[in-house]
Amino acid sequence: MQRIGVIGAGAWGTALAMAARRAGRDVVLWAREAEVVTAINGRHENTPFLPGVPLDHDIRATGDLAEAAQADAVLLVTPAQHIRATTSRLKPLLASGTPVVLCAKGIEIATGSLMTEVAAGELPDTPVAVLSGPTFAAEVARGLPTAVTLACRDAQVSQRLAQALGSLTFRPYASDDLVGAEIGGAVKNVLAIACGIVAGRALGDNARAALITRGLAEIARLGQSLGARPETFMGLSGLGDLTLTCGSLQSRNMSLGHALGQGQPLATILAGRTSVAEGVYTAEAVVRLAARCQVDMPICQAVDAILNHGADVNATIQSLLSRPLKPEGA
Ligand SMILES: NC(=O)c1ccc[n+]([C@@H]2O[C@H](COP(=O)([O-])OP(=O)(O)OC[C@H]3O[C@@H](n4cnc5c(N)ncnc54)[C@H](O)[C@@H]3O)[C@@H](O)[C@H]2O)c1
Ligand SMILES: O=P(O)(O)OC[C@H](O)CO
Repeated sequence: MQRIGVIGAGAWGTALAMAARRAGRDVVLWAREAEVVTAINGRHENTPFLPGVPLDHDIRATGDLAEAAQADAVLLVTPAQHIRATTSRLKPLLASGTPVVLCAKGIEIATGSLMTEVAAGELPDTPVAVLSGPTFAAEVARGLPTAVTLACRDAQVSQRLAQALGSLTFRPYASDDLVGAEIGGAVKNVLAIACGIVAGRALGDNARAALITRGLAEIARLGQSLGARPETFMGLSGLGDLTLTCGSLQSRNMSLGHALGQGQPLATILAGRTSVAEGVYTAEAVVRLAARCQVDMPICQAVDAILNHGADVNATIQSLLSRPLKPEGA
């Protein structure tokens, strides 16, 4: 797998392009915006989405999806709510058997589909993998040590992808639990908003640690109801990503929650941002999925109530604190 096509030149697609270059691959990066193509090819920086990070001069940005699709493997890195449209455009351009790595972290609101379900619908004969884990894009782009879960049903494809992307500072750990990897990556964004709210209300690190712990139980309950393995949630795409995202205002989701906790209206927060906070869209999808799976996810339900139903932050926190106590594992 020498040629890697990266579809989506936001912070994460740009960072993965850098990781693939460090692994010695030839990289073509598709950007939706002409100004991103110009900035990357001309100034070797993705100024709109990853400013201040010098990029490898051999990364070729393009606005031509067909050019990026002519690869030995494709990394799909557009935001979750746009994955279906992007895969639909990609379908006629992909050579048969080209593996597609799903790198978005979210659940499709319109259908409640996981990213692998969207890919199965749009690219039925394509081998897919899920890449997820504790990965702030700026740190990956700068070559700081990072480890990820690379989940794929086909062990050979998984090994080839790990060899294609792995380097001293980017370590893909193989898994075959795609659902577990996806649920961890998607739900942690909702929980990060909750942790941001707790931090914004200055409720303390004890409260945030309790929220992370009870949130991990929610992730595991939902994931196992969908067939995921419990041990996946103790791995990089579960505990690893949850603790990263719930512990740093580098997280767009945590920083959005922090602003909510400080009393800023959601519309005001979103208006001031160009980057995506996937938890804003995933919260509703998680609550719907949990209802279908008959899984109790009070923290995610609380975030959805605040984001989408006008619930008061203080009243919601009080309501969570008033819930009956359960045994530790429940
Ligand atoms: N940024 C990170 O640190 C990071 C790390 C791991 C995973 N991810 C995930 O990667 C995915 C992409 O996020 P990001 O951080 O790279 O994005 P970003 O916030 O850096 O940029 C937003 C991206 O959304 C794209 N976009 C906006 N409207 C669109 C539309 N209508 N159709 C198609 N694309 C559209 C833009 O072109 C841009 O590429 C998300 O699911 C995110 O959770 C992000
Ligand atoms: O900035 P966030 O909250 O989207 O988090 C980025 C990555 O998903 C962290 O693993």
